[in-house]
Amino acid sequence: MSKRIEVNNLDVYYDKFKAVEDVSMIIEPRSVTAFIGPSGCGKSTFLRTLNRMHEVIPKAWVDGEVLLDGNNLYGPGVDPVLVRSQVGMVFQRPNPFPTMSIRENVLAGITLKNKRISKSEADGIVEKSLRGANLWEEVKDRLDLPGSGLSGGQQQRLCIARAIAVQPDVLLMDEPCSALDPISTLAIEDLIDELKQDYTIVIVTHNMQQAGRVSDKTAFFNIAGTGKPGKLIEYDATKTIFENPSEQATEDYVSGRFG
Ligand SMILES: Nc1ncnc2c1ncn2[C@@H]1O[C@H](COP(=O)(O)OP(=O)(O)OP(=O)(O)O)[C@@H](O)[C@H]1O
Repeated sequence: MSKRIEVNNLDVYYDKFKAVEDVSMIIEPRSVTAFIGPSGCGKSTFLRTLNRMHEVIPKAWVDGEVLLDGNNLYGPGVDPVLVRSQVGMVFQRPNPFPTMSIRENVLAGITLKNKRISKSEADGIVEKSLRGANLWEEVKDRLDLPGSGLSGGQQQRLCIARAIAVQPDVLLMDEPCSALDPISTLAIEDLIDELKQDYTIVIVTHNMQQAGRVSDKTAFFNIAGTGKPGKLIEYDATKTIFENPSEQATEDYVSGRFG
């Protein structure tokens, strides 16, 4: 549970287009790291390379290394499906499987892996995951109703429950609150704060107040112009990035002067 991520000289391409250039960074376990930067600078692209999710996009490829507790995710013979169960992902729009019940949604990652489990084991996983996602009390009496019947914020917490049910080491979140109202957003932010006891968390956010509230460290990415690759400009403690950054571009961005 909760592993260290080390990225060494990572470039990300869509066919011949280099979208992200030469990123190196270390993300410590049991911490929250926020990725911020203007639209198109490659935050989501880079995030997806941390669990090989970019490989579902035709012609997307990487050059470089991503190590999880020292093991290269891109090493020969490493199974991307296994990588994605160690490094879970929560997306911008809550995406519970619409035809599945709340219970089936939580168990979806486990049943996809063809893992046979007993009814009582499944019940335990469902309760533990929903409790972990702060959703249990709200849904415990309707586990067999469709997940799509929940509110947006509840659906996002259901997706978090689904992600943690497979006991990952890392949770990647790509703008997990952008489709949510302020109350649901705060519920997810509180949850992120609790989850960091057990997981390494990386979150892409456009909301600087959110980065300030939830993250221990912040990475600022930027792009020099259209067609140019995104780059990691500065990576430091969140307080330093917001109050005393080293780079002028970071200061301009966090103070709202561009982006
Ligand atoms: N599937 C794709 N195929 C080709 N190019 C892509 C694809 N997805 C993203 N890109 C390009 O890669 C670059 C980085 O995009 P990305 O979505 O990672 O940026 P971002 O910083 O997450 O932006 P935003 O904040 O708007 O979500 C952009 O030039 C984008 O057009």
